[in-house]
Parts: sequence; C-alpha cells; structure tokens
Amino acid sequence: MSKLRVAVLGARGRMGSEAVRAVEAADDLELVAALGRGDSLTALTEAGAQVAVDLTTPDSVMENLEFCVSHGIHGVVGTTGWSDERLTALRGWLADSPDTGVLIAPNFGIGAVLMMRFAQQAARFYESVEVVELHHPNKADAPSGTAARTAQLIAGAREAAGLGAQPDATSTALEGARGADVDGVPVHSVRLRGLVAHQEVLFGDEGETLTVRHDSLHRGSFMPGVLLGVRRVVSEPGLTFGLEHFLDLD
Ligand SMILES: NC(=O)C1=CN([C@@H]2O[C@H](COP(=O)(O)OP(=O)(O)OC[C@H]3O[C@@H](n4cnc5c(N)ncnc54)[C@H](O)[C@@H]3O)[C@@H](O)[C@H]2O)C=CC1
Ligand SMILES: O=C(O)C1=N[C@H](C(=O)O)C[C@H](O)C1
Repeated sequence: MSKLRVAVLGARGRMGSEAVRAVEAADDLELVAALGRGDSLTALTEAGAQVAVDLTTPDSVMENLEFCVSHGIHGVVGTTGWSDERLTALRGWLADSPDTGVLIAPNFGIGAVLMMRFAQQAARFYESVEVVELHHPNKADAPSGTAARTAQLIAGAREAAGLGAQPDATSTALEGARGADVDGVPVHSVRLRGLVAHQEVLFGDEGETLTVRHDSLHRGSFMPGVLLGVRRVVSEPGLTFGLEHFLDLD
C-alpha cells in the first residue's frame, strides 16, 4: 500500500519539529515537505503533499489553509486563534473543494480531549466553575485554545441544563483578577518556566468541589493525536472541529 504523503508547516517550531519526527517514524506516512516561515507554499504541490499539518502561528494559518484547501490538500491544524469569522471563511473554502477535509484540534493530547469531555459532563451538576490553564512562557496566545474551547463546552452544557450565571459577588477588583470571561466562564492563564501545557477545571457547589486536571509533560504527548488526525482526515471531508470526533468517545 502506498504511503500517505504528509507535509509539516512550522517544521522548525517546538511542535512542528516533534511532528516531523513523528511522521518520519510512522511506517504508513512519508514526510514530503517540512516548511518554515518564508518558505513558499508551492513546495506543497511540487512535493505532491496529500495532508498538511499546520503548527504555525495565528497570523499564518489562514493563508496556509486557503492554499491547501484550494489545492485539495487536507489539513490537520493545531494552530490556535480560531474565531467564528475565521471558521466561516474556512467553511467557505471547503464548500468550493468538497472532497477536502480539515481537522482543527484545539488539543491533540488524548488526555486533554478526555479532560474537556469530563468537564463538559460535570458542568450541569455544579453552581460554580473556573478554568485555570498553565503553560510555558514562550506561548504567544492567552487564554490557550484548549481553555477557550473548554469554557465554551461548559457554557453550552450549563445553558442546556438551564443554569444561569454563576454567583460572584465581586464588586471591586484589580483588572484581570477574575480572569478572562469566556462565555460567562472565568479563565485564568499562568505562564511559568518549566511548564509545558496543563489545565485544571474547578467545579464547586455546596460542601464539595471537583477538580479535573490534565498535564502534558512533553510534546510527544500530542503526537498520537496528530498521527490519528493525519490518517483520518483524508476520509472526512469538510470541517471537523475537535479530535474527539475521531476518537469514538460515545
Ligand atoms: N493543538 C495542540 O495540541 C497544540 C497546539 N499548539 C499550537 O501550535 C502552534 C505552534 O506552537 P509552538 O510549536 O509551540 O510554536 P513555535 O513558535 O515554537 O512554532 C511555530 C513555528 O511556525 C513557524 N511559522 C510561522 N509562520 C509560518 C508559515 N507561514 N509557514 C511555515 N512556518 C511558519 C515559526 O517560524 C515557528 O518556527 C501554536 O498556535 C500553539 O498554541 C501547540 C501545542 C499543542
Ligand atoms: O502553545 C502550546 O503550547 C499549546 N497550545 C494549545 C492551546 O493553546 O490550547 C494546546 C496545548 O495547550 C499546548
């Protein structure tokens, strides 16, 4: 059987270099291009890439995806910075290229996906919830894409259960003291040398708390998810948001 031809964008970054090694080590995949900032995207078509893994930056990912989708190259995207406007633009490109698939995975870690799912399941049972994400200090964005997604999932579950705004009697606060408000869920971002990627979701109600925590201790933890995405996206046309859709969790 012929190998799937894979390109990595952002190949010299922290995640991209790990992805290059993971693709090279996979028997069923062939690394055909490894692009850094400034390299021409035409290298993808010249190399005959079938799947492009994007681990770049929010300012680069849209141009990369527009090129890939318009050339029928499937995308596996870990890059953060997704907004409704960006997703709408991507859906438009995909509509013009109906056989092409793009997976956007806020987090490739299997444990992180489970953490998000557990938080979503717990949300309707608790009056209070706070998300705390903790990352290395070289991370460009805050809050993390994972934390934003977690907060959105929790907010959706609370709304479906008919829960209103959570109680918070704060009347005076230093700006930022209560974190960022993501759909009504406070999200706090810690940046600390020594960390990789970590998140806690704190739930509270009368007389009890529940903490759901996940830790990525090494970027190798993301690679099984990246490889799963690469193998599955070729048979999943359109936009898939979240690796959970490829994990058969239900
Ligand atoms: N979904 C997930 O599981 C994970 C996602 N991430 C996200 O992935 C992205 C990258 O993270 P890191 O590797 O830590 O950052 P990084 O800064 O180490 O790497 C980004 C690399 O992309 C390169 N780059 C920028 N524009 C480019 C372009 N147009 N073409 C090719 N290369 C380009 C940069 O020069 C840099 O080498 C971030 O958005 C981060 O939040 C990071 C870890 C896990
Ligand atoms: O930049 C990182 O490191 C990470 N980014 C992703 C995010 O923003 O959620 C995934 C993981 O948290 C690591």
